[in-house]
Amino acid sequence: MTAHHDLHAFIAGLPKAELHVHHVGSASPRIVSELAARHPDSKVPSDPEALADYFTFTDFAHFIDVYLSVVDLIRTPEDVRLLTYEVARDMARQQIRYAELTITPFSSTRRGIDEGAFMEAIEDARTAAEADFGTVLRWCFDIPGEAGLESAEETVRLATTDKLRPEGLVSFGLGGPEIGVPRPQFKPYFDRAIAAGLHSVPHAGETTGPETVWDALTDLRAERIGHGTSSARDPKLLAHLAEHRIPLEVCPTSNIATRAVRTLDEHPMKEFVRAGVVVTINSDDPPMFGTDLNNEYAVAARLLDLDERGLAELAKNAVEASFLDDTGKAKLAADIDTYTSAWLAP
Ligand SMILES: Nc1ncnc2c1ncn2[C@@H]1O[C@H](CCC(=O)c2cccc(C(=O)O)c2)[C@@H](O)[C@H]1O
Ligand SMILES: [Zn+2]
Repeated sequence: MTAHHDLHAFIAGLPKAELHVHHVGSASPRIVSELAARHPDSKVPSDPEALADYFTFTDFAHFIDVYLSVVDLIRTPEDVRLLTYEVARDMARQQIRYAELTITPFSSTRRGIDEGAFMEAIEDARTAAEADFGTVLRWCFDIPGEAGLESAEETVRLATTDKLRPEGLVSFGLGGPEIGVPRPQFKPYFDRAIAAGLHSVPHAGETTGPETVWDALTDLRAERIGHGTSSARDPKLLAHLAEHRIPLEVCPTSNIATRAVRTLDEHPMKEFVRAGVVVTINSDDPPMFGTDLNNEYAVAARLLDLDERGLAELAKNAVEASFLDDTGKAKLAADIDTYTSAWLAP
């Protein structure tokens, strides 16, 4: 057996936390087929081979188009429940013990799903998934920025209205295209979400420059940055992220698939680590990008030249950067250490 093969096996069994992964973007071919069979008028192919083709993107805008066609497959609270529960099953198979799943409730409520039934569906799936698979789910509700301030108002309302706000909700985000969608306009909505006790985790610097990351820090009071890829072009920003221990949610394969970065070898994660920035590894929209979290850790191992201990440290970065409580963090970090020591024992 080669050392390379060993590292893959190590990753597969390593207990992990995932901080940046989208709800709809996690629908595997298996789940998409099931939803497409329920709604045969959809333009999304249900055959897994045709799906691989369908999930090949010319640029970020094309990716968003395809993404929204999968959003169109989710039409009833039962679709929402199925998607969420089955995503947790796929996570558990990869030893993902904890995940903060980014959900865009606006996309579902504007398509006519009842808001209360939507919340009930995700919460029902969350508790069932924890009981059946042992994977703990938490939610990040994100504003689809390109859909305008109406979507921001709706998202913050759903996130902060007592009767609606789901128990698993921990954070508030902002996604979609960044070009032509300046971050500062979302400040009042983030202020309200933060005042209601939610953590701020916007996407920034995925498809625009480092100034967007500064905006996310200054105006949206970001505690972690989704992607933050272009931070590499601004040494002052890297120093700021390192000093204030603002983690980056790095999603390497996503950046290639959406053509935000040209090749994996040009991915700046090494610069982030060198600058002392806390790096976490994530999968973003795994089946759409032909990846999963285990593969993202394998990519990171190659680009950062990590062995088992290095990978365990990376996994613990995600635990530390998560919104788990201290007891949950300590338990998951200890599980990572126990697993790693047992693996490396002679
Ligand atoms: N890599 C990514 N980088 C950024 N975002 C990503 C990524 N992957 C997935 N997303 C998700 O895509 C959504 C975008 C949805 C959107 O733009 C839109 C625009 C107009 C109308 C509607 C609608 O629903 O009617 C939706 C984001 O909110 C985010 O959750
Ligand atoms: Zn994302």
